[in-house]
Amino acid sequence: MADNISVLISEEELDKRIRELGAQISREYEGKELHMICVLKGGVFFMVELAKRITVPVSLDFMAVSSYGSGTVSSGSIRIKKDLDESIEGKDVLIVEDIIDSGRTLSHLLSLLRTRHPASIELCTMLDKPERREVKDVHVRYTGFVVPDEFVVGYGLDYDQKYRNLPYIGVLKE
Ligand SMILES: O=P(O)(O)OC[C@H]1O[C@H](OP(=O)(O)OP(=O)(O)O)[C@H](O)[C@@H]1O
Ligand SMILES: Nc1nc2[nH]cnc2c(=O)[nH]1
Repeated sequence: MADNISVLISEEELDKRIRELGAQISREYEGKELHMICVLKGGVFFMVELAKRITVPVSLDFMAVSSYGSGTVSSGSIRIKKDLDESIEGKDVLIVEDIIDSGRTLSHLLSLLRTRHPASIELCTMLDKPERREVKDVHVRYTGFVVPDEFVVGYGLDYDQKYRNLPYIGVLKE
């Protein structure tokens, strides 16, 4: 384990919760196909593990949106760095994120993707930091864990591009 990091959510807890979410999503989308959209880069680790636990047919696409740069506080501005490869028209879409903080990223993404006429669109986030929410119109259907207002790293989440590969969620020690 990295010396400067304290564990907030262990690998075992993450694994258990992702299995539960996978089972729930599989039940709720029974008889349908699910089009999962991962928000890069942080969402990749969670999306891969979650997709493995879903039993309905799944297709995947990726989108890159920038909001933070190298700092730890939202700049409030969002830019699409990579758009989807495929149309989402008529598809049951699940947006998969690593974390919702201010909610600006997802609010912006949702309004954009709704204009493309998916059959349905829902959100799944590994972590939710509700204390920091600035945007009220983001309804999250599936949440892994609610976390306190601390800057977390690991399992896809970075600090200046580092720590994404930690298999647990941790908090940087001062
Ligand atoms: O709710 P918000 O305040 O908008 O914050 C959430 C967003 O911030 C992080 O992305 P980041 O911009 O750090 O990109 P990354 O996944 O490539 O690290 C995270 O992956 C979300 O996309
Ligand atoms: N790594 C990381 N990225 C974030 N983006 C929004 N909140 C966070 C956080 O707590 N950690």
